[in-house]
Amino acid sequence: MQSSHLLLEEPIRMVSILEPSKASFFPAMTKIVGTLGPRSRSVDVISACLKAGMSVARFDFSWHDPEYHQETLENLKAAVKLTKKLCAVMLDTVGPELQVVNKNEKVISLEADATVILTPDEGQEASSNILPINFDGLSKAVKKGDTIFIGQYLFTGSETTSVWLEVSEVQGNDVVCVIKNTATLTGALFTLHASQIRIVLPTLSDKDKEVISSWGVQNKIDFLSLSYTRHAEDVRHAREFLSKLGDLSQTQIFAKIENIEGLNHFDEILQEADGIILSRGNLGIDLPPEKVFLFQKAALYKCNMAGKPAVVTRVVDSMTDNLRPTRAEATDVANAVLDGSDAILLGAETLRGLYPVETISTVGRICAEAEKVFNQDLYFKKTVKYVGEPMTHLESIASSAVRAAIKVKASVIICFTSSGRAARLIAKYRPIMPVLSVVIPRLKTNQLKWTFTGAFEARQSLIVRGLFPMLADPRHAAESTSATNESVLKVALDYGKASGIIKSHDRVVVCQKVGDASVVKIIELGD
Ligand SMILES: Nc1ncnc2c1ncn2[C@@H]1O[C@H](COP(=O)(O)OP(=O)(O)O)[C@@H](O)[C@H]1O
Ligand SMILES: C=C(OP(=O)(O)O)C(=O)O
Ligand SMILES: [K+]
Ligand SMILES: [Mg+2]
Repeated sequence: MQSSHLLLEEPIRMVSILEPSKASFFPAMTKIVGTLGPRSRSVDVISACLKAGMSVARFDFSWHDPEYHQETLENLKAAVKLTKKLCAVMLDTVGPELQVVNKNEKVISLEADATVILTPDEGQEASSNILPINFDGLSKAVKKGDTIFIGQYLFTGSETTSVWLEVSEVQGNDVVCVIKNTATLTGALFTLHASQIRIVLPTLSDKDKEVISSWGVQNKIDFLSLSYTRHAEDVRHAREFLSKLGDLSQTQIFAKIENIEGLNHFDEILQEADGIILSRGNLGIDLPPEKVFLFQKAALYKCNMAGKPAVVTRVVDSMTDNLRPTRAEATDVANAVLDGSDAILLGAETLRGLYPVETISTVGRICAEAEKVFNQDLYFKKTVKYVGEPMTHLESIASSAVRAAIKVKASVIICFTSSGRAARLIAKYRPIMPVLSVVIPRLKTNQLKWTFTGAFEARQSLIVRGLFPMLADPRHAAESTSATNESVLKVALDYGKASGIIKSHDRVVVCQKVGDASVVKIIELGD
């Protein structure tokens, strides 16, 4: 794809760093999840977000009501039609999130060394002296000396917009705290974080269940972002819940790791989940700062080796109010890509930030640059070694397809799939060229009616690094002959050509089944 491949492990000529990068059709192989909200809900803005590279829209139910999100989603659908860019839908649960409720949105000034009471009595009005919270178990969970952190959704930890409290006394259901820093809280909702305590609340709250079975079912959500996943059991429970909701049995579950309890059970959670969200906002508060990078690297490695998509959050907070990220943030985005993340999740930046579209394109450009210096060769060897022998047939085919594509400098890999499994396995080996995953619909029945599969599988690849889905015409159903396969391949090639990723005389690697055999074909195109 790129002519001069730079590797960080080799000396780089400094001037080459400044060479402009070639424009490519795909903004980046790394995917961008955008949280939609007040600043990103018109058809115009969403269309611009899609064009800038957002491929998954996150609807965070910690904010607003289902009607509000439905309006936004209708606009997203219109934008998808308009731009012809696919976009998957992610429902993010509230989960066991502790919140300070400030119904009247009064500005709350908190002075260092003064005291403030946290009370479960939600009837009270929030003020400098008393903060009502949505949880009546706090007084039982904390003890004198514990620290509590309160900030607006997507707080930065900035000294003036978030506040540290120290528990000085428990009085019945109330918790009396000493304020550690002077701060001014503005807005309707603040997250409350008590370090390293166990919150006895279910991971899927009743409100979450209600929203999933109504809004989720109505909109056939592609992903459930399971906030505060703490145990593998949380994922199993959510899966069981989804399995009874018709189409949602196909919804993928992304476990959000946002506290130490989730970190401790990471391995088991990864086994159960379809993907992981490294929720660095909350986890970053629970962890000592010097440990955050290590969690990120260790977790991404495990996700990569398991072949499950990993999403990194909270990369460019400062872009909520600024057109340019800080140098630390810009470097952080690139490092997330080098560490192996599949996608970057934007929260406040797109939800209530001033520059949602610019944020997406800036992050996309940084990702694309980092991908160019990603040491694919080293990564490939590491992955093959980790998988060991004997490999499953499909994994062997997938890794061979990636190797062949690199050896012959193919411009794209085309992978036929129905379940999405083969395409995901190819992506696991992190090819440097895009993978066109041609999803062939399968006819299925639930006793009542016959329908085609494929739509979920196609959209779910929109969160996997390097995968670009194309849903084949249902007339090319999976139980097809090699003749129809040839015609689907032609459609895929035409699509690649029309979109500019395939040119005349390019080589293309194709992964498909011929008869009973899975094969890797290398084809060279004519004019
Ligand atoms: N409809 C199809 N036509 C041709 N080859 C296919 C088709 N579906 C899957 N394959 C190929 O079959 C192999 C198994 O892939 P996998 O994704 O596990 O298939 P499925 O989705 O049918 O379970 C891969 O080599 C894949 O490229
Ligand atoms: C994305 C995060 O969580 P939230 O759902 O609160 O935005 C986070 O904690 O990084
Ligand atoms: K949430
Ligand atoms: Mg969070």
